[in-house]
Amino acid sequence: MLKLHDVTLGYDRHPAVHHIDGEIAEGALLAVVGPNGAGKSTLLKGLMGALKPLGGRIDRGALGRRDIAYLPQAAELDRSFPIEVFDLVAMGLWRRVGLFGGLRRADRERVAEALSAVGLEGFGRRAIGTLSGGQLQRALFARLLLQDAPVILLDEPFAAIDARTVADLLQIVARWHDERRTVIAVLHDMELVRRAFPETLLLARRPVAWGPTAEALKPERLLEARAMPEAFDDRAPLCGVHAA
Ligand SMILES: Nc1ncnc2c1ncn2[C@@H]1O[C@H](COP(=O)(O)OP(=O)(O)OP(=O)(O)O)[C@@H](O)[C@H]1O
Repeated sequence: MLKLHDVTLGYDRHPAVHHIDGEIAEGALLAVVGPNGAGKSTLLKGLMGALKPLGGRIDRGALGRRDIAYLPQAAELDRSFPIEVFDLVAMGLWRRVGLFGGLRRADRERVAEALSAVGLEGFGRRAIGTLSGGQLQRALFARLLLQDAPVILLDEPFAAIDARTVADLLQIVARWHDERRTVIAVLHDMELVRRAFPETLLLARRPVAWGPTAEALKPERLLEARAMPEAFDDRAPLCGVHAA
């Protein structure tokens, strides 16, 4: 469903991650793991179309931009923005309602149901800036529920979230998987990946392993990934294969 043909992604023409070749099948539940700076977030941005490949090609088949829902890293969100939880979650409906369309009663009910599904009943009128980190993450999952997208990209969805919230949100991920949605999540907790994600892509500026999780996370593979050079060198030469 999502096909990557020798994809290179980066910034200012410098590759951050390259030579990604492979397919993500419809209904896949894929973890993307690797050291800091490995290119995991960059890959998600490429998949959703926010970053154009420097080289290679991403084939999204019949998927349009609106078919791909995206949960950014918590740090990328402006929590000082004066918006209430209800309205944040209702934004998940924009695919159908349109940005300036009014919400009908049925829409309001759907927002309330989504809030209830993530355990946030009664939080609708709270400003997002007053939520705890875990509560905000629940609200963002409620928004994803309403987006109803066939492909869902999650960038570190469980970072700094307590065990109970992780368990609740993982249930939602499992439900999406049962519904044959494609879920791709950047994660750092290897235990959680082994437990809940059948497939893993181990990245270290390039794919080190991609396949069944037990295979991809073998100790020798993890060691290989750890050996990745840490610094992103702005003066590094352009990738040999794709330098134009
Ligand atoms: N907007 C940007 N402009 C320039 N370089 C960037 C930009 N965003 C990321 N990079 C660089 O690209 C490389 C890959 O970054 P990316 O955020 O994809 O890594 P990551 O694997 O998600 O890391 P982490 O686990 O720390 O979140 C890093 O060296 C980073 O400094």
